[in-house]
Amino acid sequence: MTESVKIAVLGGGSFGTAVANIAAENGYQVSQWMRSKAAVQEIKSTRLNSRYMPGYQLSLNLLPTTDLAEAVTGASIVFVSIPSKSFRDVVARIKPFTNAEQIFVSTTKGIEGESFKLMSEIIQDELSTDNVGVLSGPNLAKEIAKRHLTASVIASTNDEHCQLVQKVLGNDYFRVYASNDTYGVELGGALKNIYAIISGLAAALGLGENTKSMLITRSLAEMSRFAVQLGANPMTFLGLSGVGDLIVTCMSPLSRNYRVGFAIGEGKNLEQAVDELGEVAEGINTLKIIRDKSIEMEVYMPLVTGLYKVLFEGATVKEVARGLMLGAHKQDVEFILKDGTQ
Ligand SMILES: NC(=O)C1=CN([C@@H]2O[C@H](COP(=O)(O)OP(=O)(O)OC[C@H]3O[C@@H](n4cnc5c(N)ncnc54)[C@H](OP(=O)(O)O)[C@@H]3O)[C@@H](O)[C@H]2O)C=CC1
Ligand SMILES: O=C(CO)COP(=O)(O)O
Repeated sequence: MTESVKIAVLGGGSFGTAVANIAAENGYQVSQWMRSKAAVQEIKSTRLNSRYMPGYQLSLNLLPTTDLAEAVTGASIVFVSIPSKSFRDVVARIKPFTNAEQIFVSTTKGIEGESFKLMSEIIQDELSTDNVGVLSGPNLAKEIAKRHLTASVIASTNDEHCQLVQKVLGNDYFRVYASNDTYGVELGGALKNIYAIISGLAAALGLGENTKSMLITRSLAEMSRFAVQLGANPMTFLGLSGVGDLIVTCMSPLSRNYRVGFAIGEGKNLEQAVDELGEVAEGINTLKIIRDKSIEMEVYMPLVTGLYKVLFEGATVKEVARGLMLGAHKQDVEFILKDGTQ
């Protein structure tokens, strides 16, 4: 066992399990909290989490539990991998078991609707702590399970906290970079899910590689433009948690958001597409939130607006695509300008 550092992971889904197992394989004692007793039992007896990560053999250092107090008490780092809709609820419940030295790291790529808060801000609200970080990047859980070489970003304003997370998670297949732009890293992770839905839709419609490339590049322009208006550093969007995550999520059928878009492109309605998935696709909720926010902030986001029209207002992809292609002529790379309106 590596030192006596204890790690906690909240969430028994795909990414929570991937993060928990990386740290466990690195020799740390990892307490993974999940609400399903059956899943805890399965991991204890077979070392598998077959619903979310079939075939992924889990380290003996990973200790699953349904007891929040047991998971959180005494952990040096608490990773939170709970979908955004339930994130605040779960974080509020751990408060009695926390202490002032603990570091809390969100891995969740979503936004809270009514408050427009990111998950690290929810942790700050609920736990009254500044020991907060964000882990984000091109990190498909099922590829991590196969030990495909992967890189991620730990973002925090505290360099020592970044270094600790780099040490706990870094190994020969998982490399962790550090960033001080917590807001930009976290916002990028949430925004790219919207564009993955669009890319999945385009793929199902048989659109070509030129189209995919145009969509990804214009998505990067759009998400950077929005984030800069909110105070994020545009350079962050050229890193792993920005363009890196955008590329993987827009290109891979392993992405749940891409799969939702693909199913819609095949003619299914949104409800069918989400039901079939059986896992979280944060992009649907994020789309509604960002569409409203872009109107409020008067930020030009034609891809967000177009997808919203297709999913919620009955527009056809053809109509929306025609509008995008025939819009006023624009400059190419002015997307990071604060007043850019392309
Ligand atoms: N999967 C991936 O490749 C990556 C995912 N992420 C992000 O990580 C976050 C979590 O995703 P992921 O693990 O993949 O999601 P999954 O859909 O795979 O799993 C969600 C997990 O959260 C649990 N959960 C949901 N609601 C609650 C609740 N109210 N209380 C307790 N547990 C709850 C589920 O439990 P139950 O099974 O009991 O319903 C399940 O264990 C998302 O924001 C995602 O964007 C980030 C990087 C990569
Ligand atoms: O964030 C991810 C990869 O970095 C996973 O994306 P999905 O939630 O679309 O599966």
